[in-house]
Amino acid sequence: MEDVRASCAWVAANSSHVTVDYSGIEKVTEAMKDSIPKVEWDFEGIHYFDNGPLTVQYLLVLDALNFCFWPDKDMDYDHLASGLKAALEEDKFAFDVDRLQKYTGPQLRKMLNWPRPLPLEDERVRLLHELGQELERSFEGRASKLVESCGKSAVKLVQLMAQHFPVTVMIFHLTILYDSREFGEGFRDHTMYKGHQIFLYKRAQIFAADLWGAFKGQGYGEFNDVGSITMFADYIVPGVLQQLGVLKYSSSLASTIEKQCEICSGSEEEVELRACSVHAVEKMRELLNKTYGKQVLSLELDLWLWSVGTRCPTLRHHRTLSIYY
Ligand SMILES: Nc1nc2c(c(CN[C@H]3C=C[C@H](O)[C@@H]3O)cn2[C@@H]2O[C@H](COP(=O)(O)O)[C@@H](O)[C@H]2O)c(=O)[nH]1
Repeated sequence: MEDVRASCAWVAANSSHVTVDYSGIEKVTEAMKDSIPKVEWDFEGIHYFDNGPLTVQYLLVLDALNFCFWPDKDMDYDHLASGLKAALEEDKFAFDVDRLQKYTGPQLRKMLNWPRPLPLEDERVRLLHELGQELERSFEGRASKLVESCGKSAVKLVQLMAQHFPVTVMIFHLTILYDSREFGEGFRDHTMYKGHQIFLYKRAQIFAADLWGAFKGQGYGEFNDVGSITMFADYIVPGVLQQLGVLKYSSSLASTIEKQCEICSGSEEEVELRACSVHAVEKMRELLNKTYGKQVLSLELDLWLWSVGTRCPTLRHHRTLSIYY
């Protein structure tokens, strides 16, 4: 995740539309110094948990689909988490890899008990198929095997996920030996910005954090380097950071968000919103540690900020059609 930290710091230093306001960070951390808000993982009580490998399978399916809810004003993350939980409680084979590879849009809708097409439904279906295919090919069909092969390192887990999803398929021809083809981008959440490659890895990192939270840092959730995980660059936390005065937007960006106009995936504005959020949370964490001697993880700050955002009905967030968040 050093690539995430370094590339997001580069964006913050070269940004045109979003500024990280260090005096805002000082104010927020000063207010937090005596008691850093702790938010329990699953504070909503919506996730499946049985303390075993099926929970790992559930979390991986969840995070494969954990993006872009806003196009349907009635849908949010809770529907996905609780819908998948209900599906698994009804049928414990629902996330077996052969099933994952066959789901259709209408079946996924039915599983989530959603009356109309899901936002980016085709992408969700494609990513589920990809997940099933690669789990079958490389991990004996089990997400727990993927986690076991990371040797208690969250960094390694994120690397493995970026390496394996999307699937690289070797296509054999009679005339040439083989041709290697990749489909989609899966968990490879990175982009180009002003000629630099920027890494964010939101869904892969959130999977590691979900394991850590669900298993309380034990068993499948034990990572020796959990502090390497950065915040998860989504569309809620940037809005919260802006409300707190930690991020400042240019007037044109502020008005685009206020008017709820869409922002293109990969545009300077979009990359800056995400990368400056990562950088700002890193600075908050550093300041809490250096100035006030408080040890806190970026993922803990993230969960607090995210829970604030989801409880704020007036929060205006940026709107980007994206499979990454
Ligand atoms: N930064 C950050 N972003 C997060 C989460 C989570 C859920 N984490 C769970 C893990 C344990 C907890 O108990 C949480 O339940 C979802 N998201 C993102 O939010 C957006 C959806 O928002 P809305 O449309 O309002 O539901 C979408 O981009 C989604 O990917 C998080 O923790 N941090």
